[in-house]
Amino acid sequence: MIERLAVIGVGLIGGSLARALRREGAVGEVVGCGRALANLEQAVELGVIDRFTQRPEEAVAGADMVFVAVPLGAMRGVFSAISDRLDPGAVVTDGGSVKGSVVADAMAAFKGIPPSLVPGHPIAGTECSGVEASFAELYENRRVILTPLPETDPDALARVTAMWEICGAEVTCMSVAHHDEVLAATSHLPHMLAFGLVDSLARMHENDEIFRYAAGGFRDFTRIASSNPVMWRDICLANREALSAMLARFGIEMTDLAESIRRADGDHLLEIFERAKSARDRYVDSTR
Ligand SMILES: NC(=O)C1=CN([C@@H]2O[C@H](COP(=O)(O)OP(=O)(O)OC[C@H]3O[C@@H](n4cnc5c(N)ncnc54)[C@H](O)[C@@H]3O)[C@@H](O)[C@H]2O)C=CC1
Ligand SMILES: O=C(O)C(=O)Cc1ccc(O)cc1
Repeated sequence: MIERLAVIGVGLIGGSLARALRREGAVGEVVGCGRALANLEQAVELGVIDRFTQRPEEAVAGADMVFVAVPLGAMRGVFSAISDRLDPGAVVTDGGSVKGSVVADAMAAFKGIPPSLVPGHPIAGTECSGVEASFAELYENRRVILTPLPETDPDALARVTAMWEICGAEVTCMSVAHHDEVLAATSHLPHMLAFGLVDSLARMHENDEIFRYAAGGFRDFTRIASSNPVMWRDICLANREALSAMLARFGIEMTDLAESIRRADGDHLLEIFERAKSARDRYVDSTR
């Protein structure tokens, strides 16, 4: 049971956590914090938070759990604001999509890694932003990755694990570096492909006429290109090493595919498509 939860960044991710914990009766009071007044007022109206402040240092007063769910570029500023204002028993965790940058931001702001810090990442989301887009079921049967550090207090880790399990999530722990490599492949690369494809088609055909002839496959493939541009700029900058390596590797694969098409190598194309189809079918089966 959390007595007072401070949610810094009451958007899709922070709002959904607050909603899920409230639904389960697992939290006493929820204090929201953000920059956009209208979003915070809406969060109170929707019953996602009890009250709000626009100052992170005020939001964490008396909180036993602090969840930071702002874009990655805003993490360091938030950590700096709260660094000497946390209650002695408070646990701090986050939902940022890249963990190396969050840990570096925390190191800089807290001047070392505080034992109460449990970096985390729910592998769940949508292309929509803001509290309006949040919903209590977001984390049900989804994974949450935690990347505890040698300094992390086991009790803080246990409290964050329990919090996510109450929301219906399955918690896995891994290293910061492994997290950032894996997510570069499974999340950041696909977002780059969707953004890149839509932008390139839109620029090729300026009046958007081409999109009229798009089928379901185009819509499925490009849903994530509607995601928040600021959030994705921050993810790219925060994970640029792993993502650059992934993009370079993927570029080679695309060149190979293009070459096979150019030289009409049907056997090689079939080999690629059959391997891809069976990998995706296995993946979909494993998520049923
Ligand atoms: N959208 C998604 O599907 C997922 C996002 N994430 C991560 O979760 C974090 C939050 O993302 P969303 O909830 O989607 O974004 P969002 O845009 O819905 O919410 C972010 C909130 O943070 C507030 N904010 C921005 N700068 C701030 C600052 N300096 N101080 C206080 N509040 C500030 C904004 O006003 C906004 O309400 C990001 O770090 C993102 O990488 C993680 C998993 C999935
Ligand atoms: O909209 C989708 O399908 C996503 O993939 C959402 C998402 C975005 C960022 C993350 O770090 C995790 C999940």
